[in-house]
Amino acid sequence: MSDLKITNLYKRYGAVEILKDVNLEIASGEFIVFVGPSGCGKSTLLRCISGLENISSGTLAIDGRVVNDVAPSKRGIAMVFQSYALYPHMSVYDNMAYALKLQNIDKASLDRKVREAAEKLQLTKYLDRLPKALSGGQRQRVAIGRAIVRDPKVFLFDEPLSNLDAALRVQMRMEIGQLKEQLPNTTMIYVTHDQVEAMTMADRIVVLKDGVVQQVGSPMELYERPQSLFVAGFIGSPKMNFLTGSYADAYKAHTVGVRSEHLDVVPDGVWSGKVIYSENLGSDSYIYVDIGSGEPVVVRQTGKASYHAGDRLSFSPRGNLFHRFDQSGQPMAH
Ligand SMILES: Nc1ncnc2c1ncn2[C@@H]1O[C@H](COP(=O)(O)OP(=O)(O)OP(=O)(O)O)[C@@H](O)[C@H]1O
Repeated sequence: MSDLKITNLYKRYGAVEILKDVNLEIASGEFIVFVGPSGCGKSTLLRCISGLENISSGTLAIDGRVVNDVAPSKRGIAMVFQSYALYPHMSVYDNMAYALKLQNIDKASLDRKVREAAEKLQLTKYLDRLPKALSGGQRQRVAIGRAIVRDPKVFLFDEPLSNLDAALRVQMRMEIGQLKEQLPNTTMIYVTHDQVEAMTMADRIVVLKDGVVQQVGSPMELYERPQSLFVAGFIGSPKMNFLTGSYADAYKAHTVGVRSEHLDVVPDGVWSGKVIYSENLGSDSYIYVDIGSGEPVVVRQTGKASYHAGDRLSFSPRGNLFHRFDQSGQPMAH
């Protein structure tokens, strides 16, 4: 059981500020996801937590103890990287046992720990293989196994799935979800730029932009109550539609945001335009409508698209399922 407290954390490289006044409390056993666009500082924040990077100012406390000057290996943290970083000449078993061997742990306990972890990760039948004889997903599981055997208090993942193909990503997402259930006391921090991973795995999401925390909340809080235009546009796929100028007049807002799934095609809708493109995804479809406001508005339809390029369409937000933002991108009350 381990909680983390980050207070007024700054990270600078020379004169460049990468992380700016980060404040965050992470409870024991929580699964936290850091998301944000490329270069926003997610990995840097994770590396500061791990100790691989030093903190320029501010503090990081684990279980109430400030660990700024504690070596990475003494923080009770294990990290899993995007590149699996396995030892190529060692078997799966030896890869997983390596850190324990360095700890002079007795042979029977070492064997038990490795086998337990292998069982959890469905790797038992591969224990004698070399990494090169494994699939990408299996290698990633070994990398996770290597971290599990050390009984870390905090588990850090840096984009662990980004080298895997789409199907495997979905499977590994589920497996990491199961791992979280199996290790309810282990605090997990996971970095991704994939907001689907963030939405599906996190207890709470931390959204970063330019080294500044934008919002922290449960996936549904961020989805339903984004505190800025940036978070509204970042969370959710496809991206939230934003309408400004005369298109937002009916709502007395600078910008109106509506998700594609909250737009209903109706005879006399608030907005109307010409369909420029429709995409069939099987379970639903996305209709791209040019209403003359710049970017096309995306309307989701359940099932197969029944509107096609050239059709005229008018639509409105469903009930109060829209967001109003003022000129500075801050949300306005309904
Ligand atoms: N050693 C370094 N020296 C100088 N700048 C660095 C260093 N490491 C990272 N940066 C810069 O810090 C910023 C944040 O990098 P970081 O890797 O944390 O971003 P990220 O959010 O994880 O991005 P991505 O999703 O692309 O991995 C980037 O602008 C990067 O160029």
